[in-house]
Parts: sequence; structure tokens; C-alpha cells
Amino acid sequence: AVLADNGHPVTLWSRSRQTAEEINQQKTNRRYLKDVTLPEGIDATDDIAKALDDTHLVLVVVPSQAVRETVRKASPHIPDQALLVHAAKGFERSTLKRISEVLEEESPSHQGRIAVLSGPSHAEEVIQRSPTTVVVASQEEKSAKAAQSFLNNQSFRVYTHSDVVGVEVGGSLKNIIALGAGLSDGLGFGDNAKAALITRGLAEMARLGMAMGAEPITFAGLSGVGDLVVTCTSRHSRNWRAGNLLSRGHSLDEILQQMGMVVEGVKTTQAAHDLSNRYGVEMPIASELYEVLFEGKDPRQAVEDLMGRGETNELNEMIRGSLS
Ligand SMILES: NC(=O)C1=CN([C@@H]2O[C@H](COP(=O)(O)OP(=O)(O)OC[C@H]3O[C@@H](n4cnc5c(N)ncnc54)[C@H](O)[C@@H]3O)[C@@H](O)[C@H]2O)C=CC1
Ligand SMILES: O=C(CO)COP(=O)(O)O
Repeated sequence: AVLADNGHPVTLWSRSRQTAEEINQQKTNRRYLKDVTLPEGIDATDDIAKALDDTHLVLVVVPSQAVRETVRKASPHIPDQALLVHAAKGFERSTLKRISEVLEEESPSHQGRIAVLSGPSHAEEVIQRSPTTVVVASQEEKSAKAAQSFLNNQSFRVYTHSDVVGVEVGGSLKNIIALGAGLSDGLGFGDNAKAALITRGLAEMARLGMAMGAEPITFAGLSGVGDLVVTCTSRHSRNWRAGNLLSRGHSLDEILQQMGMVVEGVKTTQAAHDLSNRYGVEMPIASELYEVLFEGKDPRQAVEDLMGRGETNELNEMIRGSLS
């Protein structure tokens, strides 16, 4: 919709012919955006070669675990000069790779024309043209600027960025903290608890990010604190809602089924567990959440354990917290 608003002809590829037909005939996609009429200028197809014919910009917006297979299918049809931009917030679970690394592997001829789009941007609000700010990061400034000029408009303000690692790590890890925020709210804890989760969550996001090669300041930006705040506080967040349902005793399987959309924070919690071990970085909140989600730990006990950790200095722990 943002691209169509900017006057670009857009072709959406869907694996479902039925969805493509609904979009073309009724200008709706009711399963995902119930009361929305899509703007003119959007065509849909289930033919991936047709969708990519003569395109200048490819936006990859499937869930993280589906990116590799989708780009593998798309890659032979993507024109050489096209920009490849993704908006997925997660790591590939089986390899722990960032999504731009997956794109580089699956479409090596686009190296240098790959970018990530991230930031506080719930689709439900973007489609209402409610003011939204995001970042687009690429190793090549030229590519970030080109993606910016495709996407930027009066209600969707796009900043460029060069720290691909920081932007991807921030956008992924914030979902873990949002699950925790939903859980905390559901357990009846207050605003102090939520502020603590956001702030201490940001510290562990930045800690892992720095170990992976990110610039610390990136976490103070839109793809860090910006997306963290919106996901921990918005009624639109699937991650917050999943955490909230967990506090009411629903099982993880039940929740994922009920949601019917991706809850990236679940697989990201597993990935963060492995990454924190790989890099020797302490991530107390992610680690407690891992035990709640996958080892049946009582969430109240998890909160007690977080509150009962050894006495420490805020700044030291923010920067240096390590497993050793
Ligand atoms: N929904 C939002 O407001 C935002 C989502 N994101 C990120 O974008 C990514 C996608 O999120 P959503 O669109 O919300 O997820 P979703 O679960 O609502 O929908 C994803 C779309 O991908 C399709 N899909 C799933 N698996 C597929 C596969 N194997 N092959 C082809 N198509 C497949 C689904 O049919 C659906 O149309 C996630 O990484 C999410 O974190 C980023 C910013 C905002
Ligand atoms: O990333 C998002 C908003 O920026 C979407 O968050 P949820 O996946 O929790 O809905």
C-alpha cells in the first residue's frame, strides 16, 4: 500500500490463488486486514515469475522461517539490478543466521543490493496512513537510499541506516521482551514492571547485538527502543497477545493455533538461547522466558528469579554482562 500510494505499480505474490483472487477482485485481504480496502495499483498473483517480471524492488515479507524457501523460489526470476529488501523480524532457527545473510546466500548476485526494513510499524496502523517511522539499512548506502526513495512518504517516514546487524538484531529480539510484557501484564504486574522489562530488555538486546558486531547506538533508535516500546505496549502486537494468553494458562500450541499469524518471538527465544551461549552473553529475561515457554517453568517463579539475581551495578551489567 505504501508503494502504491507512492505511484509505483505493485504486484503481490501469494502462495494462495484464492487470496490473490480476493485481492484482485474485491481489493481486500480479510483474513489479515479485516476492514481495509486496498488502494488502486496493486495486483496479486500466485505466479512468482510473473510477480517478479521487470521489477525494481522486491519486498520479502514472509515470516523469518519461510524466507529461505521463498527467496529460493524467487531468485531465478529477480532481475539483476533489483533491490532486495526484507522486513522479517527473526533469525533462521536452524542456522541462527540473520535474514539478510539468508538473502545473500539464496540470491548471491544481489550482494550489495540487499537491505532490511524495520522499526515500529504495525501493519494495522500503516494501512490507516497513521504516522509511522522506520529505518532501512544496507551495507551499501546507495541501496539504502534507493529503498528510502521508493518507500518514503508523508505518513511513512523512512530513515537510512548502515548498521544492518544492529537493525536486524534489535527488530528480532524485541519480540522476546514483548512476550514477557504480555505475560507481566496478564499476571497483574504494573507499569513499573513493564518499564523494567523494556529497559533491562534493551540492555540484553544491545549486549547480544554488540557481541554480534552491532553498533550500540543503533539500539537507541527506531529498530531498537522504538520497536521495543511499540511491541510491548500496542494492542496490535501478536507477541504481546501471545504472552498475555500464556499468563492465563493457555498452552503454547493452543496460542499459536488461535493466533493464526506468526508469533516470531517464540522461535526467536530459542535462537537467542543458542546465540547467548555461542557468544557467552548473559540474557536473563530471554533465558527465563525460554524456561517458561519450553521447560514448563511457572512464570511467577521466573519473575522471582529475575528479581532475586545477585546485586549488581546497572551500567556494568548493561555493557559487560557475560556468562563467564
Ligand atoms: N504484521 C506487522 O505489523 C509487521 C510484521 N513484520 C514482520 O514481517 C514478517 C511477516 O509478518 P506478518 O505479515 O505479520 O505475518 P503473517 O503470519 O500475518 O503473514 C505472513 C504471510 O506470509 C505467508 N506465508 C507464511 N509462510 C509462507 C511460506 N512458507 N511461503 C509463502 N508464504 C508464506 C502467509 O500466508 C501470510 O500471507 C514477520 O517477520 C514479522 O515480524 C514487520 C513489521 C510489522
Ligand atoms: O514488529 C511489529 C511492529 O513493529 C509487529 O509486532 P508483532 O509481531 O508482535 O505483532
